[in-house]
Amino acid sequence: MRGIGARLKSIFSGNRIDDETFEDIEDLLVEADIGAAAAMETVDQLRKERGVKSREELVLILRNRLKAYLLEGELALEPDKLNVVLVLGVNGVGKTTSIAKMASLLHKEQGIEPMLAAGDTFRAAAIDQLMLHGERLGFKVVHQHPGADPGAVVWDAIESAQAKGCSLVLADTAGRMHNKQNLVNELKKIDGIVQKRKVNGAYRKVLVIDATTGQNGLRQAEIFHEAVGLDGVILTKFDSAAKGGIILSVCRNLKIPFLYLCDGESYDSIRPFRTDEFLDALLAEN
Ligand SMILES: Nc1nc2c(ncn2[C@@H]2O[C@H](COP(=O)(O)OP(=O)(O)OP(=O)(O)O)[C@@H](O)[C@H]2O)c(=O)[nH]1
Repeated sequence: MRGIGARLKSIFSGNRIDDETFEDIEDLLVEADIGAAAAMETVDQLRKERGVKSREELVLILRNRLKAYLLEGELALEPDKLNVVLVLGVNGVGKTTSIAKMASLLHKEQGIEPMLAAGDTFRAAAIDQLMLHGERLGFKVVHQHPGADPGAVVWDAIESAQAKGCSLVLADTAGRMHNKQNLVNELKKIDGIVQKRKVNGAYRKVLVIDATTGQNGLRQAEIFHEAVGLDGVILTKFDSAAKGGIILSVCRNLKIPFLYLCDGESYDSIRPFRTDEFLDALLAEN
């Protein structure tokens, strides 16, 4: 991702701060996907700042304003218990890849042997893809045939994890159905099944958003949050030209924390979301 710092610098050329400066900052923030409402709110706050003399001072105030929106979270799994993470998101955002990355990271950093559940039974290719990741990483994948009941797959995975003393089930889900209502109903059903199992560890519902989809990501988050209630978000394709302002938009509007940033296709291109690192990248002058 390329930061907005160079554009910010050019807005301030001459070091004069006037109405036009604020309008330009607002446009820049909207272009960076932070959303029109958040951009307007931020710039309104900037306008109220008295006695700002330099560009550096204004950028610092802007950074602090943006930081106030951001929420940084953890999966916070419970050790030695059975935890379930349901991974949600529309088609193609990078759900399956993110599951593999998370599995690999949690294994490396916390010694967890996750069990993967191929809950996207809507697409045969999604099952194959998860099985391939499982094979490459050496993790067991619970799966059924395409078209099988995803709730049954997740149920089996929990059962199998309990039997093997495994502490984490990472479950894939479908991102597309015949229509939105079908998808929402299906997700509610899977959620109900996990709730019914009453696992003794944490149960987290995590949404994957693709940075390149811009403000559409906020709409996706609203739909999934309303359907099952989200605990956190993973942003993928941060290696694209997208500025990732969608993070600010989702945090501000839905108060859901971001957990991870993904920036590539390899298993190790995932890292915990950190507000300062994100703001450094967003405001970078490169
Ligand atoms: N550059 C880049 N590509 C990514 C990233 N995450 C995923 N991808 C790619 O995005 C494409 C879609 O990823 P999938 O994991 O198949 O997405 P999905 O959400 O599971 O999609 P479906 O299986 O179609 O539902 C793949 O080509 C991934 O390699 C990322 O952080 N950066």
